[in-house]
Amino acid sequence: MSVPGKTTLRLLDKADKQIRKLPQSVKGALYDFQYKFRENPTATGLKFQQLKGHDKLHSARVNADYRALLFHVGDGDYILVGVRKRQHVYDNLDRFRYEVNKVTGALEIFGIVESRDAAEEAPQEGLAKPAPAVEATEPAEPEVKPEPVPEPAPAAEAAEPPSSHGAPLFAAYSAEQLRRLGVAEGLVEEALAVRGESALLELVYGAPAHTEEVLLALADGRGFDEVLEDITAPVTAEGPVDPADFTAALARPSTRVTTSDTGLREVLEDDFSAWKVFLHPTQEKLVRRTYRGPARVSGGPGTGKTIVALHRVKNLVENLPTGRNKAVLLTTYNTNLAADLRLRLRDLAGQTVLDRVDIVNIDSLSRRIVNEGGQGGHGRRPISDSQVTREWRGMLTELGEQRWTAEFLEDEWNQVIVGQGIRTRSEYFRARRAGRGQRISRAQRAEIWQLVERFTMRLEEKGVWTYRQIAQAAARIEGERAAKILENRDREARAGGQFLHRADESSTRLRFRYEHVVVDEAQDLSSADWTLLRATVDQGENDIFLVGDTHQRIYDNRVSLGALGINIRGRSSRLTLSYRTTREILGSALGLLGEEEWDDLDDGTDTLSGYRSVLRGPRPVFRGSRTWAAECDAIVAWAKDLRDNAPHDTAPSIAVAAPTKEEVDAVQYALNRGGVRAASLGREGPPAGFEEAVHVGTLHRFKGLEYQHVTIAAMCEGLVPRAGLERLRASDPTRYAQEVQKARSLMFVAATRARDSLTITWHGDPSPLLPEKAARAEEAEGGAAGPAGTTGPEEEGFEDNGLFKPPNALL
Ligand SMILES: Nc1ncnc2c1ncn2[C@@H]1O[C@H](COP(=O)(O)OP(=O)(O)OP(=O)(O)O)[C@@H](O)[C@H]1O
Repeated sequence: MSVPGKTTLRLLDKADKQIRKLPQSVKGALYDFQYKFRENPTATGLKFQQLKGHDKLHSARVNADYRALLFHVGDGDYILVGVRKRQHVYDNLDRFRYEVNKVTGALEIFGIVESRDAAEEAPQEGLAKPAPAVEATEPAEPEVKPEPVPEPAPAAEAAEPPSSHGAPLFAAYSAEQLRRLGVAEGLVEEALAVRGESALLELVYGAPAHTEEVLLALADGRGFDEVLEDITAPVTAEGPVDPADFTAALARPSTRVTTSDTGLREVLEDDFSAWKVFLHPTQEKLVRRTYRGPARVSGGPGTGKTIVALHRVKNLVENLPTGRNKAVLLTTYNTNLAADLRLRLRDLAGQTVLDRVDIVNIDSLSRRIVNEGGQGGHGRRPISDSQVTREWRGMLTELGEQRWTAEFLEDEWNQVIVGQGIRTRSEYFRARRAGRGQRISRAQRAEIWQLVERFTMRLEEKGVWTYRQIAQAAARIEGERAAKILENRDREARAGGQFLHRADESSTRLRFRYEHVVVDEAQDLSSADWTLLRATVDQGENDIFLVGDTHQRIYDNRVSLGALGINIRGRSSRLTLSYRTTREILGSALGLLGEEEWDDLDDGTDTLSGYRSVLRGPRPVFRGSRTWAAECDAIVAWAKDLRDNAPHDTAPSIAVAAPTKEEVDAVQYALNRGGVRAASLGREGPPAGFEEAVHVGTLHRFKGLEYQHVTIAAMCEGLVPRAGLERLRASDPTRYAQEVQKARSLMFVAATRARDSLTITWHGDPSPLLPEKAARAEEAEGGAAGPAGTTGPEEEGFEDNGLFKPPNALL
């Protein structure tokens, strides 16, 4: 790990929050300090010294008032574990511990981060005491360990919160069980004695991250076996653990320190850089692993799938042979998400890495390939999905065709015919229709084929084509190219010599377009898209890496990757720790998914089991109003309140999601009229200049975004799901079920955009997709869901009181 003669300085993850809160001037001094320290830790100005009574702990001078606390791992390796005021360097060091965790093998340093309350009181910028003008006036370094500050006397009985009474929280567990789960040895006894929520939160605040995850999961009611499997097993050390070998421990991904020596600098430069420098061990493994073929990472919202994809791209590029071509494709569904990926990758890896990556959304890639191949549809213009539906309806009306609905035919065409690249009637007769519900006979297939042919001719005559047709054309072009490459390779193997590669007309050597393909939001790509991607990269090591979550599928693309030549069997992993939402929001959002079953992109099922968060916040609010006008008023009041009460004049990020454009326009109008600056979210995000306004958009628009506060409005019966779907219930139950599932996914996506607070509102009767308990409890609170004319405060809501938390939650 350490290079002889070189000093490395990493940052302990738990010290990160404290450092971000330091006054700007101290951060500046720390910035200079880390350079100087790496250069020469013993330079006199740094006053580097071992703390009395602590073999591994040292202090060094950051500026006149502040000292860095440094843990010496061994050789030239150091970890910055805290920054303290000079006179407080020794405070509470009796709680300081370090150990190599016997289960995870991680080097864990804890008890050094000040308590939550102390951290909250950290000096704010501008309040810091000015540094003394003359260095020489600085008092001497603390030479001797001061007397330990006596523990504060326990608060009087009456002042204790009621939750701290009763049995210890983890009374049901033995010390041995906590150890097996990987709770830090030095905290096992303390954990077993802990009573009440605030004491637990205090304990986990400064605890190693793994101990925090385990204890909060147990407190959430997850069983021992579940925690062992979901939280501990993925980070368990692969080989034997030597508790005395700190250097080996530092090299393990389970040790939560900045992944690179420059991570500390990034934290100081950018307050939002945690995702760049602290990967969770399970994320880290996925970034570095070598796969023998296509691999898939799933996981609930906010678990860092995109972050893993970005780090993986960086890692793949860093392992490429030198060159100038764009050897890695990073693709996703939307244009705005592709633009966001570009910004983040540049931020993470810099321009040199970016230069080797083609970042483009999947539709643009198809169009590019089709244009390159000279098959640009002969000037045909792409049309949107809603235009396609209108075209189907128009054609069926003109034909007086009533045997099939426009929706069914459009879906059959998209999913089965275009999706599988079917080009002839006989191919269609043999086509696989898994998951399509309604069975159809051979005679019916013949009817459908005829209608589809008519429809494609109609589009051609109008000079338009759909994005799926473009994807299909691109997949064909790329497929032919791949076949040629393989054929050449085969001939070369038989005949020997490389010249055969040059057998095509252009005499340029034919290659696969990319070395590696990385896909974000994989759940929304169509079969044609996957066929195209398969053909852009050779089969082999690290060829395709995809991340996605089928619970968030909001377009109608259902695929079976195996059938499309992308075999992910045995190479699937799941992320389960949310970095975005609080556990309260997460619990309610899961309640929105109902009891549905979700696929895994490959004929199997996926679950969100183990999905969790260690972040906490207010419980989501569910609120009914009697009228739409009253609901809009309540939304305006909510937004004003958040804006007026934002700390330190910051503009909180606020968003309102609603089912259709009509409600979006109404909410935006109400906000603007109420004096709240609001803008609607377009395909490319908010309009320029409105980044800090309240963003209002249809549920679809929220994919991939993130806000502090979110309201999901108009969650009413008849709107969610659309009343028009009712007729499918009897005529096409499979499709009906798929549409309901999509409506749930849309709500789920919107709910999980919220970082800090979530509100769900409706007027009249609530959507039947809202958990029944929410609506019932709201009625009991005197809200508006009762019979018309009921008196009661319209804007009043209720807090879900943990309705959707696991039934055995201890807190
Ligand atoms: N290791 C990490 N350390 C700190 N923050 C992280 C980490 N991983 C992810 N995050 C943060 O969590 C948030 C969600 O990450 P990301 O967008 O990658 O999740 P996702 O799984 O792709 O979410 P979604 O499925 O909702 O699109 C982001 O703000 C990201 O910066």
